Amino acid sequence: MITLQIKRLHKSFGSKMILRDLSLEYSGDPLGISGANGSGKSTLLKCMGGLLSPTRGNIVWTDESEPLTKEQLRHRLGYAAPYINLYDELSCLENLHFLSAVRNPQDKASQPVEEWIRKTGLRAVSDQPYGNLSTGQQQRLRLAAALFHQPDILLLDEPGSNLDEAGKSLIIDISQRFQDNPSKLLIIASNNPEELDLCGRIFSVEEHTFT
Ligand SMILES: Nc1ncnc2c1ncn2[C@@H]1O[C@H](COP(=O)(O)OP(=O)(O)OP(=O)(O)O)[C@@H](O)[C@H]1O
Repeated sequence: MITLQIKRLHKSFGSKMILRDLSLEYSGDPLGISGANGSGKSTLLKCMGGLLSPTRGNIVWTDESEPLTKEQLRHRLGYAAPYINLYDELSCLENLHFLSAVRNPQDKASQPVEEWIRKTGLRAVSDQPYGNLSTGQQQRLRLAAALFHQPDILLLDEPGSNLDEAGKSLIIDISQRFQDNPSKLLIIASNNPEELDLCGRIFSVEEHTFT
């Protein structure tokens, strides 16, 4: 079972403190991170995913009580967010093939990237450059890029943004898969109630409380 432990996390940008003395321990059902615009949801997710270093405090991911190293976390983590971009000039398929080549050989669980192009409904545009896709299609490819290596930990920041109904069903499907698999953990940062409804528990980044 994957567990996230955050102890006394502080995160500042210059003199601006965004996260102050935040602690939590969590494993189990998908976890939602809620909070108003600018409250620090993305900052918290970036710290969880190793994109940002805490100013103070620490974040430890464990599997069956064994702490994951940075390298293990990199291989077992998927992360999709509006600020994680792919290569504009590469096609959908080329982007995924590139990521697959960078990730292998450690990621034995990786599924063929073509399968993820199909699952995310991008077959018709698979040869189009990422930069030429619509914002919703780009979001679908970001999801495919976060998922093809079958991560045990999945961090999604506002996953439904710009997605149509079929795209939103994809998010529901993804959350269901994580819900059904106790050895995996999904965390969704969002202020969209529909997305937070997909989560078993919700952590307020403002109140530091679970509901
Ligand atoms: N690199 C940075 N440098 C300076 N300030 C930053 C940086 N990144 C984020 N911030 C500030 O931190 C605060 C929290 O931003 P963050 O993106 O984490 O909020 P959020 O809760 O995800 O917001 P939203 O709901 O609008 O996406 C904001 O005031 C933002 O301006």
